[in-house]
Amino acid sequence: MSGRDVVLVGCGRLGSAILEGWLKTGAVPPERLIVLTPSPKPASEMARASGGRVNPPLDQLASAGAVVIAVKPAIWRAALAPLLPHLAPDAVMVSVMAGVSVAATSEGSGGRAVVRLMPTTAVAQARGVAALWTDDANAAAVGRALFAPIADLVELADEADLHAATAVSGCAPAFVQAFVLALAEAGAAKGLSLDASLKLARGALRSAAATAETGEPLEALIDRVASPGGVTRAGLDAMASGGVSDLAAAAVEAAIRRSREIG
Ligand SMILES: NC(=O)C1=CN([C@@H]2O[C@H](COP(=O)(O)OP(=O)(O)OC[C@H]3O[C@@H](n4cnc5c(N)ncnc54)[C@H](OP(=O)(O)O)[C@@H]3O)[C@@H](O)[C@H]2O)C=CC1
Ligand SMILES: O=C(O)[C@@H]1CCC=N1
Repeated sequence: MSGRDVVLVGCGRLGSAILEGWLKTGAVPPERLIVLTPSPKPASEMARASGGRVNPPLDQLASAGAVVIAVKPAIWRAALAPLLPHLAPDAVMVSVMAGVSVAATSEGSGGRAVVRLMPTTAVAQARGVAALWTDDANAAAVGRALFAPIADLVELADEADLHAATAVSGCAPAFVQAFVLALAEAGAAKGLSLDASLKLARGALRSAAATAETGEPLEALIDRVASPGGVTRAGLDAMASGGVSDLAAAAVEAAIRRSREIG
């Protein structure tokens, strides 16, 4: 893939985040970037200003070594169809779509090799995490080259694991943020102004993320905050008896079910 162009199909929430990450890190030099987007987006305009091509004539796709599919699972076939006649037979399809299998993606892209990734939108800050699966060694190398600079990669042993990986990575920032919002609202219900409570809760989220980045086990991090017999332990016990594990399991189960339906 070295030296070949990279096509990004879709510049929505995740496509823009990927593009921002590449521009920030230089993982894909702007002059090698081709962005296909029905409407201009801040990230696509940033790519254009840096020398990337936005919606160029489709014959420019001939030199692409990779095509990142970042559109909704419901429309990917229609989005890809007009591009296929212009792509080299060895262009690797890089799918970040939830639910859509390698076999279906390959079948819908003229039998080309496919790698699937499930990233978080923190790829924009080059601090994402992404699960990766493929059955093709060259496609794996392409997926790593594009995403290792913007995310920690977790390579899965089995494609079926991508459903659970989607729940625990792609979706999970929203699950964590929903919990933090609920904490802030609970603080406000106990007399804090909502502004103050939100600021404290967001700071707690940032603090949790910063300590988690040390790589220490989560149990050790929890123990460092929770003094025996102290205030945190009382809250953690209330969370356990309120079913926090069941709640997490329900969120993961529902996300897996939806991911399977989409596929
Ligand atoms: N959001 C997330 O956190 C994550 C998303 N994903 C996956 O990423 C994919 C995109 O999701 P998300 O970014 O949230 O969705 P968005 O709806 O935000 O983005 C999809 C984009 O596709 C564009 N689009 C529509 N038709 C075409 C076309 N023919 N050619 C090029 N672009 C087109 C739309 O353009 P326009 O805006 O101009 O209509 C839109 O901006 C999904 O498959 C999802 O499963 C995976 C992990 C995380
Ligand atoms: O909600 C979704 O369908 C996508 C997939 C993972 C995160 N966002």
